[in-house]
Amino acid sequence: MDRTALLDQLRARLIVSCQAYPGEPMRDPRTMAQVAQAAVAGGAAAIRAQGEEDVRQVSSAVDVPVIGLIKDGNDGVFITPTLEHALTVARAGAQVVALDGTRRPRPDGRTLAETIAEFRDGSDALLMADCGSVGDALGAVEAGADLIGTTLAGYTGERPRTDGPDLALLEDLAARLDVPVIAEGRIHSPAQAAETLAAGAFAVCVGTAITHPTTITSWFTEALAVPGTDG
Ligand SMILES: CC(=O)N[C@H](C=O)[C@@H](O)[C@H](O)[C@H](O)COP(=O)(O)O
Repeated sequence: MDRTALLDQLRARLIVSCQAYPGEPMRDPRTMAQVAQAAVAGGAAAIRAQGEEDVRQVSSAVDVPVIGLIKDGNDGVFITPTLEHALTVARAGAQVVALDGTRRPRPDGRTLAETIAEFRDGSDALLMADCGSVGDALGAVEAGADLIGTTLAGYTGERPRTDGPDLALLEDLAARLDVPVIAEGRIHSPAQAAETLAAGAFAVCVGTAITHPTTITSWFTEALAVPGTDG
């Protein structure tokens, strides 16, 4: 699929991130592929999936574009941190590879620009730079990213961790950038998803609020907890 066709499929649409974390009951590529199918049945225009085997199985299970990533660790640069990870994700079938788009040093010593340039030699997949600030996004556009995500806003120390999506960042990015900006991170309701489009997002990616039952359940149990008791 070429870049224009892929972007046309995503414009103003919902991307659903299907991820289970290490040690969790749903941490199984087959399960994630089924969750992805269920999301597509509900209208998801693309799926975001984590892990080489998840990307492979989700790509075979759905007929919408897959945004793939590999998480390595859980702090610092951990979202598709190296060129090798990015190429692995592309080979597993992702049409878009999401990678860390911050200005922090990367574990393989390459800059983001070097990573993107070398990736282009080995793959036609698009690259989504997961950013945490305006500075990251400007750097990622300069480095050649096809898409910018607000994925890391609130997780790198440069932006506050807002309760909902970081709408101020989105508005700023939408006003400054020609590259499509995907709203991602802490979008917990349909109304918030719509707000991100109004703030200038090109498309919206929702994970936890659709595909992470443990967290969703905890929202309910916490709302039911009676103050001053332990239940
Ligand atoms: C910061 C980080 O590690 N974000 C990850 C990136 O792939 C995922 O854990 C998130 O679930 C995803 O970004 C979607 O966000 P939310 O689950 O808030 O809708």
